Parts: sequence; C-alpha cells; structure tokens
Amino acid sequence: MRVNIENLIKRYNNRVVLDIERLDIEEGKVYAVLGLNGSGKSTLLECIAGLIDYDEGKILYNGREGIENSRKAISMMVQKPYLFDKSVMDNIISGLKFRNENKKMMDKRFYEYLSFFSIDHLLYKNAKKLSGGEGAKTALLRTAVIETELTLLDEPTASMDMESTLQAERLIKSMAGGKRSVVIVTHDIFQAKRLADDVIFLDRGKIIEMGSAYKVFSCPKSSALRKIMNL
Ligand SMILES: Nc1ncnc2c1ncn2[C@@H]1O[C@H](COP(=O)(O)OP(=O)(O)OP(=O)(O)O)[C@@H](O)[C@H]1O
Repeated sequence: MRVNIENLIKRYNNRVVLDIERLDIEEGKVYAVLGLNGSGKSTLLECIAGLIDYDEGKILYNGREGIENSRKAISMMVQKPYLFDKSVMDNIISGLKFRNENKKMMDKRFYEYLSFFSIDHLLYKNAKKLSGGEGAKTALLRTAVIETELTLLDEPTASMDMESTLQAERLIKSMAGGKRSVVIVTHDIFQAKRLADDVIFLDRGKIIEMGSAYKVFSCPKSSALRKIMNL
C-alpha cells in the first residue's frame, strides 16, 4: 500500500508531538522508524493506523484521503498488545475470525505462520499466562496471519530473546513485497540494518533523516543519529 503524508501535525495538550512535512511509504518495502524515547514514533504509527486523530495535514492511502476505505488493508501491533483471555491459538486466529475468513483459510494461514516460531507447546495455553516474549510472538503472529497490505509494528521484538528476534525478523521480511509494506518502530540499530530498505529518523516529532538504510547508516548526517550509532 502507498501512504503519503503531508504537513501532518499532532498535538497533545497544545504541545506539538508530531510535525511531518512529507513522508511517502511505497509498496513492497520495509521501513524502520528510529528515534529517542518520546520522539513521536508510536504517535506516527497510530496516526497512520487511524487509531488516533491528528490536528492538521493529510494522510493519503493509495492516493485517497481518509482511512475508511483502507482500514481493512492495514494492521498494527501496538507496543503493549492486548491478548484475549483465550488460548494462544484462538488469539492468533482472532483477526481472521473477525474478518469472517473460512475455516480452511484460517487453518492454512495459522500453520503457515506458526512455522516461523517454535511455540507449538504453547498453543492451548491461556494467553494471559504467557511470558512477555511469548506474548509478543503470539501478538506478532495474530498480526501476520491477516496478511494486510500495510503492517505497522511498534517494537515487536523488544521482549524477545535473540533467537526469537531473528525468527521474527524472517517473518517480518516475508510481510513485505509486491503491494505489501511494513513500517517497524525499533530502538535496535542492528535490527534496522538487518531489516529495513528505508530508514526514518525522528527527533522531537520531526523527521531529521530519511532515505535508504544503506545511505543513512553509512553516512548519517544528523548529530543525533551519529551519536546513537556511536560515531
Ligand atoms: N495520550 C497521550 N497524551 C498525552 N501525551 C502523549 C500521549 N501519547 C503520547 N504522548 C506524548 O507524545 C510524545 C511522543 O510519544 P510517542 O509515544 O509517540 O513517542 P515514542 O517515540 O514512541 O517513544 P518511546 O521510544 O518511548 O516508545 C511524548 O512526549 C509523549 O509523552
């Protein structure tokens, strides 16, 4: 899905927390959003997902303003995902059920995506009793199985161990291509290097650096990014 953002302003309590002059999300790519705590990364994703209203500007989805026609084509894994008081399996297929997919399709998607992680032993466990990393895998699979054109992921691997993180990254890569794109918020520069085609670096609500991951990481212009990269 193509998303074009123009002059977007979001305020909380009269304070501007997001001020994006222009941002274009193209089809088929993985975008990594980086930035310090409070720089507006989650707010940006929430605006794109239509979870919150913004104060000024435009977001175009495949060239059309307003999310209504595109809502079904977008999914988001929020920073602290809510898991239902049901089994892991039920949680993973809950989005497909909500979308009234047939049983055959649900089974196919479920087993296809399950193979990315080693969580077969957890399938009948109540999701409320999972560890942080197990919950994150469940939430990521729940988002992945719907196969939306645009997937927004807010620090999906923050609580995962290294092996699971690499498994998750393989899954995340598979979610982009053709018309499908992924925007992932991460604090892990190495993850951004492994995953992203393009990088968006936010500082106090503004994009201060953006472009191909290779270009941004090999020659960061802003002192803020250079500092994070230890240059
Ligand atoms: N519901 C809210 N009410 C008031 N202020 C908010 C709200 N949500 C976010 N903010 C503020 O907006 C700013 C941007 O927050 P946001 O969560 O987007 O940052 P972030 O870059 O995702 O941070 P982190 O890396 O800590 O997750 C912060 O200053 C935050 O305090």
